[in-house]
Amino acid sequence: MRVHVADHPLIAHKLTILRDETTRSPTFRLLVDELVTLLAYEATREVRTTTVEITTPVAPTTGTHLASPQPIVVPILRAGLGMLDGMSRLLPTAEVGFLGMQRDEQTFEAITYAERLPDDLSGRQCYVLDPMLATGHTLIAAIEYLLARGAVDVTAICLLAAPEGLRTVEEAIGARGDVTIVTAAVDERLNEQKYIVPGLGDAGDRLYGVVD
Ligand SMILES: O=P(O)(O)OC[C@H]1O[C@H](OP(=O)(O)OP(=O)(O)O)[C@H](O)[C@@H]1O
Ligand SMILES: O=c1cc[nH]c(=O)[nH]1
Ligand SMILES: [Mg+2]
Repeated sequence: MRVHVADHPLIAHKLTILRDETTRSPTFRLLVDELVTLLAYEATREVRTTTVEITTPVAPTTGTHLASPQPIVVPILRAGLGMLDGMSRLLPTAEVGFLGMQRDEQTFEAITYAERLPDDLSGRQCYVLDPMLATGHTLIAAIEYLLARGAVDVTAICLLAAPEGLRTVEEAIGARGDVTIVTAAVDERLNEQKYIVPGLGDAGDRLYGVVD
């Protein structure tokens, strides 16, 4: 498993405003959208391409197109949905599949409550979107789901990751799949409620409001 921490002053600036508890939902959504586009630039470095022959107004030349089949982008509901527009802007021809997952706040296990993805992901590159990698249980469940359907490589784009969660994902997935995690920062630790410290709180609530 590879972990890439995107180290860029614009990412650090936007992330700091995102973390601030006084930042309200409209600004929070805008910043998530901007951050995912910056992270996606890094995360798609190894997207599969093919060469094509085209003619410019001046001369024939060889260029690059995304290879078929196109990658699949998988936002994990609810909070990952806030990252979809920013990702789609960069990869407008990618297919989109959905995984609805919620962390049980007593056991910290991931519960899958919805899925809408092609059954056969053989040979497909998958980009999972979820802003928070805390215990790692949600991401493990998502990666296992995609690998079981034949995905060849999975790149997860997270805004924040906890060191404990990264270790847990590494232990669970190991060499079973080609997995990359791209994140804007690896924070200090998890607290007793398994929230990322310093983190940004509950990403879903900050994007969309508190639900019971
Ligand atoms: O690494 P983990 O410990 O599994 O936690 C991370 C998960 O928790 C949050 O989702 P949440 O369960 O709050 O659902 P929501 O997006 O609907 O708010 C977050 O968006 C991740 O999916
Ligand atoms: O810090 C955390 C941990 C899990 N889910 C969140 O939204 N935030
Ligand atoms: Mg939540």
